[in-house]
Amino acid sequence: MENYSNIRFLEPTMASTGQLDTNFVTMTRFVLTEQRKIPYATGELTQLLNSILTCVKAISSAVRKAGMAHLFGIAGETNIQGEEVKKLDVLSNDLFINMLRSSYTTCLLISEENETVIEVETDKQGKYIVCFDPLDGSSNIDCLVSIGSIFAIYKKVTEGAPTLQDGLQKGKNIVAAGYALYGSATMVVLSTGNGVNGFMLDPAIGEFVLTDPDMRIKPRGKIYSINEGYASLWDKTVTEYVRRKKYPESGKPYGARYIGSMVADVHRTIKYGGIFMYPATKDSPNGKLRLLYECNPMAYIIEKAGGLASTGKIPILEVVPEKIHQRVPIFMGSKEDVQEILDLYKELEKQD
Ligand SMILES: O=P(O)(O)OC[C@H]1O[C@](O)(COP(=O)(O)O)[C@@H](O)[C@@H]1O
Ligand SMILES: [Mg+2]
Ligand SMILES: [Mg+2]
Repeated sequence: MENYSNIRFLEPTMASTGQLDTNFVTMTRFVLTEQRKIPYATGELTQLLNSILTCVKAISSAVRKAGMAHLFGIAGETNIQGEEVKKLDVLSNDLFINMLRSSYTTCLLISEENETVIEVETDKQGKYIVCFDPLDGSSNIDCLVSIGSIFAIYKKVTEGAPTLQDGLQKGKNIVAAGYALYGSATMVVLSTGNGVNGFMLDPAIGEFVLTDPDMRIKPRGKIYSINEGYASLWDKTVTEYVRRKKYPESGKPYGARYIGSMVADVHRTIKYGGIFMYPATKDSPNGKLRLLYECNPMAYIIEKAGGLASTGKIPILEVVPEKIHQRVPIFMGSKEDVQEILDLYKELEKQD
């Protein structure tokens, strides 16, 4: 990694003196530097990531105004001016599709919001496939709780026109993945395979600036995160694991946190450590979260930050996708916390 130690990371433009820092690291600068290390790199990935950043900036701006839109007419309905207010998730999806299509770097797009794959027009095709959840945590929009966007980028593997096979690759083939979090600030967390880095949107200059270089997840945390409302539907391993977190034989119990936006729950897990779970339940044997555009990209980031991500049986990144909207159970976070539930699965299985 380039040595950025002489560069101030926080508040690039708004240093206490009010002076402009003239050497801050934008995400584009960072990615370009990374790309220069790869022989024969064409710059296409930088171009693709730049188009994703454009989407994120536009969504961030829409999210910040969503409270206002609410005053003038609930999203999806008609406002007092008689204009239709586009729902934030529809708007985010349109942005992703339009920006990625016109980036000349992609050939196939898979979105949570589209039933089938989207093939980019032949004259605009490039070598990348992007799987994305344009707006994650959409049930949190109206109450102004943090939401996000998630993406995973793959290279085309077949010759000629893109096929479904190009879109159904294992997570371990990911070339780059990341997420945007629209929280008290807007942040993009990205890995292009070599560590994980966080970039905060500086509204003063409209740029993503490196604020969290080389993010690492603690080996063990003190927080578990799961929707406890479904406790009666869990299997016995999850039930026993959560019981042990609440009533430990020694030491302090874990704290519980659950936002209900995967991006926000996983971001907290990366920053503070611990475990995030969305397990299988009696009525959803594969859990709720989707493999291609929720679990794989987040698992890739977690693993590149030194954590673990598993279905309970195999690593998320080893799951062979069979369909684009496939769901998988997920346990992800600090290595020791995730390993503990994986060991418990094995132990309780033996007893059966
Ligand atoms: O309400 P539940 O069942 O706990 O589900 C919460 C999960 O659902 C999701 O909101 C699904 O994402 P979408 O908003 O993209 O559909 C995740 O972000 C979150 O982890
Ligand atoms: Mg989602
Ligand atoms: Mg979504």
